[in-house]
Amino acid sequence: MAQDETGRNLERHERFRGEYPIVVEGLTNRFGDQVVHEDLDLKVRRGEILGVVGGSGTGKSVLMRSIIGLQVPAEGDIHVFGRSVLDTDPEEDDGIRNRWGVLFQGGALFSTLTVGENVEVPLKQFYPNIDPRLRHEIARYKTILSGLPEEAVSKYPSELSGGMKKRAGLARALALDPELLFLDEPTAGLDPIGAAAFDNLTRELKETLGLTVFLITHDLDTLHEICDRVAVLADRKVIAVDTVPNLMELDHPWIQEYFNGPRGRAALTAQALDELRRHMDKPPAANVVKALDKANSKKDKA
Ligand SMILES: Nc1ncnc2c1ncn2[C@@H]1O[C@H](COP(=O)(O)OP(=O)(O)OP(=O)(O)O)[C@@H](O)[C@H]1O
Repeated sequence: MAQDETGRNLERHERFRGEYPIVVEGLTNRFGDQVVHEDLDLKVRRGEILGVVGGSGTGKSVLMRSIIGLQVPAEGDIHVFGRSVLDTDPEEDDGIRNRWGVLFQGGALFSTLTVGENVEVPLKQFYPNIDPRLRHEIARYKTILSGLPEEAVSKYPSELSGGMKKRAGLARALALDPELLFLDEPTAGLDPIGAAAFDNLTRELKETLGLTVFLITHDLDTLHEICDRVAVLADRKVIAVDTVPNLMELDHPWIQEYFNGPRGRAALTAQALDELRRHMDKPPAANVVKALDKANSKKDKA
């Protein structure tokens, strides 16, 4: 079972109240001679969207797979909800595994199952005795919650666009009402409008369902728009975890190139404009405009 910060087992209806639902300590992963992680530490705060970035091959997906128990590390320990994932049999321990949902790169949907049937897979696995009518109803609800039309429930993955497949994968990840959501490059391959819509959905779900989100991405807009903090993987470690503005101050060549390069600056400008538009009609912005008008009219009179 998952545990609270004092080591007490949590009942299924209880949510984790500790500060860090994910704690990675001294993680080392190797494939033959290749060392992907070495003595890597990371703590993910409850209720945050943590973006995970790093150059290609720096081990973002391997880190995620280690946390969800699909990759056994050479060294180190990983605690999820206060419990070591290395001590648990991933096939048997329901107490942790049914408290997270995963959207793998590309969606990883079963092509021979409809969207609804895909969403039902984890429900059947973890709650085999659930009434089939209730299971269909939960799958339908999760599909709609993920922003798909109701008709999508009976469609096969081959009948869906790339963006719809991602949403179907998200519906499956949400099937068990998880507290933790893992997203591996959710906006890769989406057009900018589809990517922005997916970002908004992620933010809304985090806020309404109280999720903690571990989000691997290369998408600078996503980092600026929805991530509370960002962890940077380089040199086999997490070299920094901070807000984007704070990371931009750091004097590391990859961080500077990534956030302050032309694409990073374009994303920042887009976010600033977006923010301005969002607040255009709200009091702070309106007050600034009023104050400026007042100051200008005084200047004119003088
Ligand atoms: N099962 C495996 N066997 C051997 N090597 C692996 C395995 N899984 C990952 N690797 C290697 O580990 C390194 C990190 O892979 P990973 O997929 O985590 O990178 P990433 O940071 O997610 O990259 P990208 O941004 O390109 O998706 C790569 O060099 C990869 O080839």
